[in-house]
Amino acid sequence: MKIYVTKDKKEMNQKAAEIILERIQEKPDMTLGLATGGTPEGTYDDLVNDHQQHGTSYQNITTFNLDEYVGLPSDDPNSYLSYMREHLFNHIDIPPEQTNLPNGTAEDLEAECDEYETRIHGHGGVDLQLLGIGENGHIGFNEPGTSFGSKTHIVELAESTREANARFFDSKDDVPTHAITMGIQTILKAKEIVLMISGERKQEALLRLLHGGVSEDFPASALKEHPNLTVIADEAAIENKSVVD
Ligand SMILES: O=P(O)(O)OC[C@H]1O[C@](O)(CO)[C@@H](O)[C@@H]1O
Repeated sequence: MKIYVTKDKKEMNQKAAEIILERIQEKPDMTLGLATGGTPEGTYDDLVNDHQQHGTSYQNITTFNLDEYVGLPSDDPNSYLSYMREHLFNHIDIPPEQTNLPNGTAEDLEAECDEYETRIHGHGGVDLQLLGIGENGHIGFNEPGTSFGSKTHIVELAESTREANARFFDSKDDVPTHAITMGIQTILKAKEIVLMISGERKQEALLRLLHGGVSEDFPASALKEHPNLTVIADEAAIENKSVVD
């Protein structure tokens, strides 16, 4: 596990963007696993600025997103597809058919999960998976108690997760109760993982990730066994210096 500590969220996002751009240089047809939420927004801004200023091409890049809410029309402003269009896809030259998210309005959600999982691995898997982390240690929408062997599946969102995400909705009642998410095994199959952790609210999660055991009640602990994990944490996420020593 490599750990970078940055002075603030901006620097954390820049570091993650730097790593992604290095990988795109090395492999212009790479497959990127993408996350949503507040944490990666700055990284997507940096990738867009780099594309506009330096012309990094996404023509041969493929993306797979971690998760999508169930029941939100894809054009709903709070769908993760809308988030990705707003923060990244509409501002770079990636062909839309090379971007992939689970379809949260599929007739048969179970079949959708199986198809998404097959599509990821049929494509050759994810080269670099970008991740955030929930306060309760969830990764994607894999809540505490999710099996480390889980594949893409439907989850019922924990109340704490719905509360944390309510800030993006008009009211908490508008937050969907279920989502489709890559499973923990799906995530662990990525060749490389970059996990960003920012802010005081994530101090407990960072502490537990670095110093806690590996247990299914803390989904992010599954990452400790990954051979190529980079954690980028800003100082606000670090309770005190000893956390990262
Ligand atoms: O980056 P945020 O907004 O703190 O969200 C943390 C995590 O929670 C989720 O948004 C799921 O609720 C994940 O996609 C994200 O990595």
